[in-house]
Amino acid sequence: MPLALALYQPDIAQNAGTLARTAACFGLPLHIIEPAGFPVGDAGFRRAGMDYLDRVAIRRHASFTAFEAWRRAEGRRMVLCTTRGAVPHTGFAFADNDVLLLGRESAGVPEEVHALAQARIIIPLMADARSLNVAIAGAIILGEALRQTGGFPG
Ligand SMILES: C[S@@+](CC[C@H](N)C(=O)[O-])C[C@H]1O[C@@H](n2cnc3c(N)ncnc32)[C@H](O)[C@@H]1O
Repeated sequence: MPLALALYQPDIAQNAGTLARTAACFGLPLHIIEPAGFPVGDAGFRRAGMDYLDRVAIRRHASFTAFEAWRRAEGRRMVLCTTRGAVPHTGFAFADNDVLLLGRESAGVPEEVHALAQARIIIPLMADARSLNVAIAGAIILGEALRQTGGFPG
């Protein structure tokens, strides 16, 4: 089972489209936890995702509860990528069936999601830097996870 990417109530269609393209390039599924801040078929989402959207398995979950039901049924760990993470991403041992959960641009994830995650990882930044763009954070963490699990194509 390959790694999976998940977006918690994404606000910005272009970021979600960029991550959908990234998932397509590595043959990974993308999960979107609703409500998103943009409609299905948003022009910005399609522009950023381009024709890669035809090649990625995108699953929309109506709520976090529905996402959790899917995740538990698949037996995947929820690895939360968060600016409040305790473990640096390079010091975490990824498994090839982890789902990497990214928070929403405006507010990350709520406390209960934080508490349910099996791991909370952070990309260490300069002390005065608040956070990375969500698509950049996703790419950095996905790169490390793919490297560790031998998941890069070919
Ligand atoms: C713009 S940030 C959210 C900022 C929000 N105010 C917060 O502190 O959670 C959007 C998402 O990108 C990811 N992210 C950004 N910077 C990160 C970092 N340094 N380490 C891990 N994840 C990061 C997280 O998933 C975060 O929820």
